[in-house]
Amino acid sequence: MSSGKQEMILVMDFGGQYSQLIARRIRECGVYCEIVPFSISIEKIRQMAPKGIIFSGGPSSVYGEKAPKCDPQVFEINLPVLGICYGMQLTAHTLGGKVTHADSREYGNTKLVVDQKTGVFAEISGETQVWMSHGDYIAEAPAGFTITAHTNSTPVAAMENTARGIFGVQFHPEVVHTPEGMKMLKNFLFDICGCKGEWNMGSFVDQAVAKIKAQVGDKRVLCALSGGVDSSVAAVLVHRAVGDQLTCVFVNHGFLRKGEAEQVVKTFRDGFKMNLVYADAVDRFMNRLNGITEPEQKRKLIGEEFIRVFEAESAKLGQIDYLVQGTLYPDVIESGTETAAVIKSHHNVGGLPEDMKFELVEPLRDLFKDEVRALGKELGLSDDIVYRQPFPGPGLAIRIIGEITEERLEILREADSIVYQEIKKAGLYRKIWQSFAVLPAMKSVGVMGDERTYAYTVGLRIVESEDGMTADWVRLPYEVLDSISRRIVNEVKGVNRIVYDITSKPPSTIEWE
Ligand SMILES: Nc1ncnc2c1ncn2[C@@H]1O[C@H](COP(=O)(O)OP(=O)(O)OP(=O)(O)O)[C@@H](O)[C@H]1O
Ligand SMILES: O=c1[nH]c(=O)c2[nH+]cn([C@@H]3O[C@H](COP(=O)(O)O)[C@@H](O)[C@H]3O)c2[nH]1
Ligand SMILES: NC(=O)CC[C@H](N)C(=O)O
Ligand SMILES: [Mg+2]
Repeated sequence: MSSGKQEMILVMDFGGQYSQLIARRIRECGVYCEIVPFSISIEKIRQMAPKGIIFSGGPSSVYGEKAPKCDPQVFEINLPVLGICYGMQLTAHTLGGKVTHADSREYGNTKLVVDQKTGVFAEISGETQVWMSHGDYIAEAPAGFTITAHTNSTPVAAMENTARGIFGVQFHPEVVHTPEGMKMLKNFLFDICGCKGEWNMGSFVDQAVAKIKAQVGDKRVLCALSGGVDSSVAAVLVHRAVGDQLTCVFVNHGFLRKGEAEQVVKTFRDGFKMNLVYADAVDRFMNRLNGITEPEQKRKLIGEEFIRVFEAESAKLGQIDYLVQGTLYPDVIESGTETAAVIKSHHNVGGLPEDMKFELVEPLRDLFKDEVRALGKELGLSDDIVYRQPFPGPGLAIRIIGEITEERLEILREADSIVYQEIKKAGLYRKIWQSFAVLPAMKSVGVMGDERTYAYTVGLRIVESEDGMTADWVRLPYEVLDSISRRIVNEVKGVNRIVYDITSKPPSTIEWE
């Protein structure tokens, strides 16, 4: 994506949980950023011509046998380097310092004492809170380095060699729990690397369009369009790049919300004037999921069935080789990577069948939801689309615990529609990340009109979040909870009890399956 001319920072990935978060913070500072594997060659770095390099954290220990190590020449090419956590330990190890295992791990909020307010610490408080997550520590900094900060248990919590432009911090400046972290990153970007910070979403559009053109040339492209934020933004971006070579396919798998199919078709066919195919696959999906109760199996079957529908539509259109998806970074990391664990297989990543022939076009794969929303605004999408709450591709199928039946779908669809209406009415829709109903598919006893009932329980899941990676339940006003509860029990036949989910993510997840 790099043009070579614009200012850019490289994040070298050593397998850290927060590598993307580092990249995202840098973009927030107005500097373009790319993540590259730690094994990148010096020649490739020279070609990319970054203004500086950041080493991410990582689960390994530098003295371990299989520890990921970059080419040590990286310290000799006159580029500023900032090592974070493992990245700093590797810097110390490579340049002759000493890294050893600590007796006690340092984890979470920690008080940092800044010994020298230079380099990344320019204008930082003398004592500042930072987020730590390490079991190794630097016992001796390499020759030529100054120790710039320490904590109670870490003697070298930060170090620098200003003459060589090499800096290291043991803590994580990229997480929100390090309140002055952004200031430190800015010090590195602007004062040390000399960046100007002129990158913005407009520049992202230009780069993404160029990249899509280079990937697909004059070939035709299919876009998996759900009408949600991500695929809408992806579709508009690809449309900008290749115009009428693009055909969007919207799949009705039968697990959509009330009125959703009609609304998506209306918005995109009439409003956007895009080629849109409406694929009615309700029977296919219902047949495929008949009797399936295990959540990962549901997700994988749905992921596969989506691709089969796209293949069938592509064949009708005369064979298309490229498939656009609105995949975001959290979909990728939660589906599991070489270094990260599988949390759940998102249908569009971990749920893809192995024999899929499409080449994927995923322009949003490195971004987080709020960045995609900013991009959507940049592309001129309406607020109705940009601020739509996320809706998972597998839809209501993963909000019915256990077997999916017509009856359960109908109950959930009606209940969910009431949640939507009441949240809208209370003026809360946009303030909330997601608000929806789930059907745990358990029944309990009630009494209605002096008669015994034995009917379903509906769960309410209403959460706030910045990027879907972590979330907390919303302290909804009692009156709103009350009207949702009353309306569902009164209006949806087969329900006699409402419960409110009051767990955060982690330890729960947002969806129930
Ligand atoms: N019903 C559908 N028809 C076609 N493609 C779909 C459908 N549902 C999901 N997809 C594809 O799967 C991708 C991932 O779904 P996901 O729900 O994460 O994104 P989205 O629907 O675009 O945005 P949002 O997160 O706001 O709902 C979508 O970007 C889209 O490419
Ligand atoms: O397109 C999707 N395909 C999926 O398989 C999927 N699973 C979860 N989600 C959405 O991702 C966010 C995080 O959800 P969880 O906390 O349940 O993992 C929430 O916003 C979820 O709605 C999905 N989206
Ligand atoms: N978060 C990290 O980068 C950890 C680095 C190293 N594995 C340690 O435990 O010290
Ligand atoms: Mg969606």
